[in-house]
Amino acid sequence: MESILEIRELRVGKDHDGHFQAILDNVNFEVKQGETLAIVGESGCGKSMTALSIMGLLPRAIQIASGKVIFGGKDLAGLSRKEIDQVRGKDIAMIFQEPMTSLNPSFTIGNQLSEVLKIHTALQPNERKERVLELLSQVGIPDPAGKFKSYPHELSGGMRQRVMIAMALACNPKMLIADEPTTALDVTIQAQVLNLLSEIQSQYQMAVMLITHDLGVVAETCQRVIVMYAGQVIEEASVEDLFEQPMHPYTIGLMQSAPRLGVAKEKLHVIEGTVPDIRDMPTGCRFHPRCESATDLCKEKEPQLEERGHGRRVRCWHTA
Ligand SMILES: Nc1ncnc2c1ncn2[C@@H]1O[C@H](COP(=O)(O)OP(=O)(O)OP(=O)(O)O)[C@@H](O)[C@H]1O
Repeated sequence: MESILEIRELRVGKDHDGHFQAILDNVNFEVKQGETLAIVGESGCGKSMTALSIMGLLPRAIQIASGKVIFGGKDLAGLSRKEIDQVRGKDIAMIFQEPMTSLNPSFTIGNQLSEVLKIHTALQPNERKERVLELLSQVGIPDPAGKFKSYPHELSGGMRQRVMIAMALACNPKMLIADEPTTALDVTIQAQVLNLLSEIQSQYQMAVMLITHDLGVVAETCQRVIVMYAGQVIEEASVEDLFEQPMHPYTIGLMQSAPRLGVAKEKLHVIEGTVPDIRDMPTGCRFHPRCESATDLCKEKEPQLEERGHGRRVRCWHTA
């Protein structure tokens, strides 16, 4: 399958007293056309920063120091803010964990959706209204005409996330980035929103990059997985391979700390310690202070992300 997005040697970070502190360190991966790719890892591993780098939405103090973000043959990392504005929202759209941070509380739902269409399409006002109603019904919002006139706070969290998905779909993007889109929702609503994303993904033949810490969500909705740790990709595999045989000790730890369906009240494994701070990265393998299999080599020398066949890559000295 052809790739739609290629991230090459991406280094992102900030300046601290004249020293560069890397938040993302040589991140490499691709998203293939029409697939759902999961990015997983504990909080602080760099998942959101990866997404924000692609979208050109990094916080002010944080910059892309080197590397490429190639989308549709263009390097987005080299575009001006104005140029990236044309890609963002049109060719690549993003939805966030908390829809209220992206929706403006003072404008109606209809108004905000129409505005996206006004910016990115040549539709006339009456055509825009029709398209907004069509989008609202497509994402399963009952009574689209009524909701058109509603303000964000008048909707439930699940409905607001549906509005965000409608907004993301407004311009038929080629790729959707969803950053923990269901974390803030009740479990039953989570499942509905995930089902909606899957339906839309196959209907629109879009690529989806799903950022999540929930391995259950990965197993149900994704085809491939990128595991991140401390700003690096440490494992990449198909969902089947990863669940059948996780290779990196960190991935194994993540699997063991995920609750399993039907196994009541089992004692969950905990990966001791925490993700290192960017100001204090361990030498050698970044995971070694938390790894039960670490040896002197792991403390001294940094492993590279190496091909292991069958589209799999692992960054570990001790997995063959
Ligand atoms: N605005 C910011 N300014 C400086 N550093 C930041 C900022 N936001 C995040 N970071 C740092 O960047 C690193 C990666 O954070 P990021 O938000 O990408 O992690 P994440 O894996 O998405 O975590 P989460 O699941 O909590 O969103 C962390 O070390 C964090 O401290």
